Amino acid sequence: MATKKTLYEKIWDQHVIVEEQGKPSIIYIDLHLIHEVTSPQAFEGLRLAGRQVRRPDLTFATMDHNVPTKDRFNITDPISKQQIDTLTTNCEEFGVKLFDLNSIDQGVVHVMGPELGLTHPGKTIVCGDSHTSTHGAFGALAFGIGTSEVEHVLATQCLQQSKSKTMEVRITGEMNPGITAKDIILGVIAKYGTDFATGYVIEYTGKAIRQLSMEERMTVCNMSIEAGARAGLIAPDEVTFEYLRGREYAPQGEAYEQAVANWKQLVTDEGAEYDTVVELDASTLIPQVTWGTSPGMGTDISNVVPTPSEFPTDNQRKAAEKAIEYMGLTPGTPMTDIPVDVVFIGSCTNGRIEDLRAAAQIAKGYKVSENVKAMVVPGSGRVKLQAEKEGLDKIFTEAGFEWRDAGCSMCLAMNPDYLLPGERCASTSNRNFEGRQGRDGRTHLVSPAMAAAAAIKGRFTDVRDWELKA
Ligand SMILES: CC(C)[C@H](C(=O)O)[C@@H](O)C(=O)O
Ligand code: SF4
Repeated sequence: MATKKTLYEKIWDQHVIVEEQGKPSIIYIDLHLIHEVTSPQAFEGLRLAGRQVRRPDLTFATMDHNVPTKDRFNITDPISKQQIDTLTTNCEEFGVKLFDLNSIDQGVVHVMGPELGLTHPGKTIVCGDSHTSTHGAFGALAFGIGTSEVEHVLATQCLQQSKSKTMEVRITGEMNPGITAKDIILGVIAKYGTDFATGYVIEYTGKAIRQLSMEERMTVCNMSIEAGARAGLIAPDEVTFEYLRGREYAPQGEAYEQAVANWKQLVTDEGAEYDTVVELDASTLIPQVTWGTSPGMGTDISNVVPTPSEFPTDNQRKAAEKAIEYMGLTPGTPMTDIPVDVVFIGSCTNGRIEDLRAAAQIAKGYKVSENVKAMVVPGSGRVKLQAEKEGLDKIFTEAGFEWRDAGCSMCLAMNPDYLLPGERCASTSNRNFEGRQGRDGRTHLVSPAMAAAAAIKGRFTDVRDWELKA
């Protein structure tokens, strides 16, 4: 009988070109996504070596990090402008398809790829960006690479890579109303820490995962990297196949049916063993909010800011003390008493249409607190268009949210959207490190519904108690 394999091992085996004991392997890359921040030196390297892009047909580019989301063609920062212009020139020169600021498909690279149907089960996908793990939601082996690796993939369509260990993150039970995919992943990281998956590729399994939509699965896989994992995977199923059906770059007609038949093989075999297994019961989850400066420093909305002395290890006590000081919080304060100045709804974690629908549902008929500056930034031009078709933009603007263009925006302070020193933000993004959203800015990670509710109340609030207006 054939050996039983995990999903990761199956994809790995299908892509290994050279495998030698004690050395990294060489694997084939099916899809290479590119953005303006990590590609300029890679293209420059090709140019200096007189090389071409090996497979321009497997390479797709967009601009996201530096794009202003208000007045997008007016890029005043010289470095941002240079990165954007350089990407345009490089894509022209090397024949790479670019979704630029004139394209409806421009957007955060990890929103764009799946939306266009470029992301398929079983593919190996790389991008010079850590949140490439997002694409694992389709059962693709997707991970971030560095700029020199971007150059290597451009030149050869291959990558040196060591095989990872496998970890099953089993999400049992069912989520209660008001709980979202963001709460699952924040809950996992709060429980197990930001490095429990270092050296592993995670496969998320269990009933709660099976019940998620594709967009929710992307939210979970997106933050795998915040648990230290190389990548996160979810085995494809009918939800995946339905999502991909008819998308521009998905196989069409007969080829689609054939692809689905192949994709159905992409599951972990019954009896295959993971190197490690961890579990979380989704039915125990409560809306999550981070209080500190790492995604693992999170807690239930019904809880209080922790007291550092209560942490078990010296390192944790010190880290908590430092984080609480940076965040300007006081131990014992109920999370629902923390006021916010800014609300950011967007990013590759939560900038898709379902996220905007969830936020709009909360915001409908309410007004943003007068002390809060709130913005909604669609993950892509297509998300924006769809939201406008559904009238979500009206709900947001009537409530007092700003309605922006697609880009990374306030997820990271690389464009005109950033926090001022001391400002406190409820953010649907994935990182809350010191200075992440602006120097001395304070970030609390939450779900889109929780962010919208915070915008209206002017402080964190439990969405489970929210009164929806028709
Ligand atoms: C700028 C880019 C390289 C970076 C990443 O790799 O993740 C960014 O997207 C981020 O989220 O911090
Ligand atoms: S939205 Fe944020 S996390 Fe995602 S790619 Fe952009 S900067 Fe990185």
